[in-house]
Amino acid sequence: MLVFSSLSELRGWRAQQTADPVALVPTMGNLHQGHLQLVKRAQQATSQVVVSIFVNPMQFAANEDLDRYPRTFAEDCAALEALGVTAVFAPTVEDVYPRGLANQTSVTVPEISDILCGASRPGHFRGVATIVCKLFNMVQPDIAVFGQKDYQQLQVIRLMAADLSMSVDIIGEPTERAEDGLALSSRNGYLTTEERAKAPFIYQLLQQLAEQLQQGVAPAEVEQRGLTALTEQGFRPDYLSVRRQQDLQPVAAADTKLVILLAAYLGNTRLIDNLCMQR
Ligand SMILES: Nc1ncnc2c1ncn2[C@@H]1O[C@H](COP(=O)(O)OP(=O)(O)OP(=O)(O)O)[C@@H](O)[C@H]1O
Ligand SMILES: CC(C)(CO)[C@@H](O)C(=O)[O-]
Ligand code: BAL
Repeated sequence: MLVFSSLSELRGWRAQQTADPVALVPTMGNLHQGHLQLVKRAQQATSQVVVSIFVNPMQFAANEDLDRYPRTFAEDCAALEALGVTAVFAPTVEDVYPRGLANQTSVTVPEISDILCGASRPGHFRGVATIVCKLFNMVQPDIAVFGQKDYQQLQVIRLMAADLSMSVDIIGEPTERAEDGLALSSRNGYLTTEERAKAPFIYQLLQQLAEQLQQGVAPAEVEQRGLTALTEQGFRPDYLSVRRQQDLQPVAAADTKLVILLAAYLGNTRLIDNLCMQR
């Protein structure tokens, strides 16, 4: 497995890849089975798979967990090597943002970036869109794979790619879950034993709410019930919302493809999850 820690090394390799398509799986490291599932999906599409590992400071607000975000580079490389990944790209912050962040040119995907997670994490999706755009420019992938666990992020990236006429095929992979239903996430590692035991309630709730939507309960009522249930179970909900899958706008009567999205704190840890359903 090749390991590139600078852009020039990556570019030298990329220039030689003219035969097979190149797939990119962007990550922030601390890899779990969810990430590895994305890698396997990429490997189904092509033999040339690059995994990027970069904890992107531009998508973290000042009060967030940039400094304590788990960094496990050696273990990540071992897991990727075992899967037969072609290359890891792990640039430094200086390589990615040589002029610093204050005057960085950025990519904003309007409207969708300001709702749901974007409302409570101002600037987050500008940071995500900018780094993903930069990674696309650096790696020049034909295919890029992202997880549906970060559903809003996936839609932001799809819109960015379409709006800016990027020639990258964006693939969304279903959420990988622990046996008890909790969506795998690097931030699950922040949970205490007690919190970890409570966390699977999120997915149970999403399933119950999807059933209620199917039975004809109105989205606003479902949202209210969900928020109440989360609070009763000791979570601090940030939002719980029923939206249309395509653009995450509020549900109109004719919409059939819906997604229930939520973010909630358990202690100090902010967890997100979602469930797509058809009514
Ligand atoms: N459980 C999962 N199933 C499928 N894809 C996932 C899962 N968790 C993360 N991903 C995807 O992996 C990619 C990299 O995500 P990231 O490195 O932020 O991992 P994470 O576990 O989501 O971390 P965090 O706790 O910061 O949200 C993203 O496309 C994300 O959607
Ligand atoms: C897509 C991403 C790697 C961009 O930093 C990040 O937001 C993530 O890990 O989901
Ligand atoms: N998995 C999304 C990246 C973030 O929360 O910053």
